[in-house]
Amino acid sequence: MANQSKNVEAFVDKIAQRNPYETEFIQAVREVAETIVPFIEDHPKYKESNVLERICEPERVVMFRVPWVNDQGTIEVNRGYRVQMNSAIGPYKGGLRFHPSVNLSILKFLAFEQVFKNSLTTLPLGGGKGGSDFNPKGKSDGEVMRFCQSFMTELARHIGGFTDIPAGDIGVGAREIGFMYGQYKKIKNEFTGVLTGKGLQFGGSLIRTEATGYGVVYFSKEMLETRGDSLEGKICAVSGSGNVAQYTIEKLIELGAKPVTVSDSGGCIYDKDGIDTEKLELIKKIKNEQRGRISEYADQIKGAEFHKGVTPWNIKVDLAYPCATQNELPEEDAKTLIDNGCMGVFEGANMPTTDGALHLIKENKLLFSPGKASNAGGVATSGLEMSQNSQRLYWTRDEVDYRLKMIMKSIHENCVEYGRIDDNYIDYVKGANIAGFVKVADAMIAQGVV
Ligand SMILES: NC(=O)C1=CN([C@@H]2O[C@H](COP(=O)(O)OP(=O)(O)OC[C@H]3O[C@@H](n4cnc5c(N)ncnc54)[C@H](OP(=O)(O)O)[C@@H]3O)[C@@H](O)[C@H]2O)C=CC1
Ligand SMILES: O=C(O)CCC(=O)C(=O)O
Repeated sequence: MANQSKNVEAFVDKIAQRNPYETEFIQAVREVAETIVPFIEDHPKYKESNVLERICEPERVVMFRVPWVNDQGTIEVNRGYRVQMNSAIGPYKGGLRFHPSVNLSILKFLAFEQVFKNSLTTLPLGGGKGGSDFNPKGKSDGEVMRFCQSFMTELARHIGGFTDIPAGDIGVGAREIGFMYGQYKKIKNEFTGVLTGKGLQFGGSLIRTEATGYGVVYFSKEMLETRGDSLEGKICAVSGSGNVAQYTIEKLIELGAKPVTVSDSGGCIYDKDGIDTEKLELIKKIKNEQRGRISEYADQIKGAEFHKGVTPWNIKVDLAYPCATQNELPEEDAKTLIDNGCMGVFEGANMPTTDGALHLIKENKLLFSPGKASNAGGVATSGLEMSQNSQRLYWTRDEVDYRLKMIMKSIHENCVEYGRIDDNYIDYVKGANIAGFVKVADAMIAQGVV
């Protein structure tokens, strides 16, 4: 045991030395190393091929200038990135994030997670991630369009339907994907499925918008069933109020649970009566159409409270779904959730749980799913969008939803296979890491030292 943790520390130290100051990336590597380093010790072929260290180094990182003109006629400059992390099992695939906090460390952690996640989907997808420190908040549609066009003017050189297929993430939704697709098409003079999350009129797939949130709930349902339990009547805390949060709430309502919170970077809404379908429509209107603040919900819904500057984790709930951003659930909040009798934490966001919180949750044997497993429904449905584009076909809503459900079920089975500790506990972090790793590592070994 002591030897194992020494090996983990030695591995993480090496990566940290090569990537100084990349806090989030090192956090993501550590989380993987804690389960993969001991696994490698028992499987020498992975050690001899030094495959984990190779997976930690991006195949390529592109950084570029994104100049654009604001509504006042002033020229602004942002920085654009694409991290092409791993293409062993398929073309690079992963979202683009537009948020002022974006930096190389954040995009490398996201790209690294994406490699394991995409492997878990059962589809032939490599891993990548990109974005910019551009802040779409408060910008006009014209400004967002000019930014997206400038961003794509450079990005177009590095992507392609068989090379790298970006999609949305924080700050990148249907509007931004539309603008970027238009620019790509203009530059390349071709109509290809080079982005996913496209509008339904130009190659998008039904259910892609809903897929990440729906998938998280399908996955949590599978997990509850391992304990003979269900979602029926469960009080749920959901954080965020963007794409993932909205469709997590939608599916929770449909399956009989009672979501009572939503949030944004301004604070948290607590609606003790529960968020129903009608109230969810209001959230969608505030966030997707008016691009407003979640505090406006409390102005319109009787009995709902807005708590400025706080997260939803101090509310007494049965289940927690962090769906906003990385490290939004720290150790002290995990303790509050546990003290309040919470039974499970299911990550909708990427790495929303800090390292300390994760260990506490596992020690207390709560159900816990890492984002790379439970939020994989989004990228999986992007994979289904790519399949439809290649076939020049559109599948029905039911067909895509059925495939999504089957994929989430299969990811769950894989996590159980590699993560079962004993009759009473499944470590889904271990399960997801090993299942994701084995497929990529075997492909890399078969392809030689590349
Ligand atoms: N979209 C997808 O298909 C997938 C997304 N994910 C992950 O899910 C998470 C949410 O993404 P998505 O819903 O698409 O993004 P959106 O941009 O649609 O929504 C993001 C939400 O998170 C909130 N948020 C962002 N930063 C913070 C912060 N520092 N503190 C509190 N709240 C914050 C935003 O609030 P505000 O409006 O105030 O900024 C907003 O409510 C991300 O971690 C993303 O990587 C994972 C898999 C697929
Ligand atoms: O749909 C995709 O390609 C990417 C989704 C994504 O960025 C993610 O899974 O974090």
